[in-house]
Amino acid sequence: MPISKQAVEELERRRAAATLGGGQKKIDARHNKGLWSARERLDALFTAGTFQEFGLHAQHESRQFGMEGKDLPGDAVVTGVGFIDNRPVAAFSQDFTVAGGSLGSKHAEKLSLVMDHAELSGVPVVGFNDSGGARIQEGVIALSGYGQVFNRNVRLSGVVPQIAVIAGPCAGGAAYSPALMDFIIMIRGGSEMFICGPEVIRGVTGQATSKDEIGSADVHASVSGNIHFVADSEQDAVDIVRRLLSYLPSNNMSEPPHQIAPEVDLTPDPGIEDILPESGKVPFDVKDVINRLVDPGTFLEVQRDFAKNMVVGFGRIDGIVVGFIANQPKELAGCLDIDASDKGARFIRFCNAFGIPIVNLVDVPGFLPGVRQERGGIIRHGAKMLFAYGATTVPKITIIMRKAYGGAFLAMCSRDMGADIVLAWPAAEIAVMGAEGAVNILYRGDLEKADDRVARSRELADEYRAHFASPYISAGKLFVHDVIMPSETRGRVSLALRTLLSKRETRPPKKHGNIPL
Ligand SMILES: CC(C)(COP(=O)(O)OP(=O)(O)OC[C@H]1O[C@@H](n2cnc3c(N)ncnc32)[C@H](O)[C@@H]1OP(=O)(O)O)[C@@H](O)C(=O)NCCC(=O)NCCSC(=O)CC(=O)O
Repeated sequence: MPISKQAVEELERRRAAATLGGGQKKIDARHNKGLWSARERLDALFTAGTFQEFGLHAQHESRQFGMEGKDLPGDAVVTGVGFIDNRPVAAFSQDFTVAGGSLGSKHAEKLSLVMDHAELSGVPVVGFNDSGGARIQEGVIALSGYGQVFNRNVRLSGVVPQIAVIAGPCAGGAAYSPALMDFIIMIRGGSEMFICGPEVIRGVTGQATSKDEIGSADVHASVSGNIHFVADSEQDAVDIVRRLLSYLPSNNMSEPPHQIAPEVDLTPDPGIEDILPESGKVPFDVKDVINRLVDPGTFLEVQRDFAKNMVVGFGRIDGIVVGFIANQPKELAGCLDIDASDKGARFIRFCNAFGIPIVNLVDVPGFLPGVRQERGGIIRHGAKMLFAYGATTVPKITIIMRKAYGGAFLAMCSRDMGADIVLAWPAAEIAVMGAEGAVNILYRGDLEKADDRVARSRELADEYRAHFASPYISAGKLFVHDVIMPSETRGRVSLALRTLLSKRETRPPKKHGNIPL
């Protein structure tokens, strides 16, 4: 039976009305502020025509506080599944033009529905957050909605990648859904995220502050470490999501999207040696090293502005997706501190959850000394790095570039902590501590008696380096698989990755370990 003209018109009318959300006027007002609508965000994210919407006609059931008869199209959120680069991805986009994107019971149900779909079909979730929080008129029902969403965020963690974009207000309890996801991208200028706003802070503590001071993209990127990327615009945020997804498998049972080059390119790259200063004490930028190891332009740094002494990010080597964990000699001499340990450990665990091999670049003089570090719990935080590596079963390749001292070296994945292959450069110093520190302890008496203390100290330090810190000592004891020229590194890592992609490692069954938090 043909569909009646009336039925067709009704469908078209309902679709058109629901698709406009809070109406053209409100959308225009957003455009005037440089903000996109919820649907424009999804249009930019997905390949045109591939987005299947779930719940376009959803309506709230609230009957109190004047809500009876109020039309809230889609209950303030657009949800569904579409394709990005030929891969399915589930998404939601909160619609600020409808009741400020606030979360009511149907809104939460829509989020739950799309997340359940993502879990069952093993596809990543991307969520645009732009909301005034729990819908005040729905009270505890809205609160329960958050509970349903948080619970699913946790359930999906380690099963499918979850990416949050903060594209507007995201305050109070609402901030905890993104916080439970894997990566957070915040749009500079157009977004804010905090638990208690300035008014509440002033009321409770008397402290005067501003939204910018506690909740801007830049503060979260560089001070709190809550987020992973800052986007300069709506388009930039979408581009970051798409780029990030290009390194990630759809779920924990799929391989990462490697595009393995058929031939290993073993051509040496002498340019990498030019990066290294002659003196081991002069800093260099480890990102210059990473950029020479990866296929050109493929390094995507994560948390660039937080704990800069640790560099983490994704890249491709001969098309193979890898995660880099690198000490940064030009920040705090590459020491591990509380923030760097938190940042590194979380990234290691993400890579492990999704089968992404890890390349560690080591130049670490130790844990950062200091009262703030000790009282702040560097023991607990540094232990996260050890725990993360020790529990990780993906392929791990460690390159010792220069210093690899003491416990900090173990926390950067020594052979004993689970590295499958350890390669050292000729200038590597692998030791229980630095040479100068060691001779001060071992030869205190000798140095006190010396006519030229500085010269004697240097002589003893050179001797210590040659006898205890040389990479050949560690290579002789099999702590290092091979000593290689820096120029050979890319080819050797590519070879190592190819031999390790089939790695399978099982552990004794347990509910889960107890990582120090
Ligand atoms: C998000 C805002 C900063 C945005 O300010 P703007 O000036 O841009 O916009 P606005 O105030 O005109 O809001 C746009 C429309 O959204 C509605 N609106 C906003 N937030 C709402 C909410 N939480 N529940 C119901 N409606 C809400 C407004 O009434 C308005 O409706 P109309 O268009 O009809 O006039 C502000 O709206 C705000 O402070 N909202 C309340 C935030 C909040 O306290 N949330 C906590 C809820 S409790 C919670 O979430 C639990 C927890 O924190 O743990």
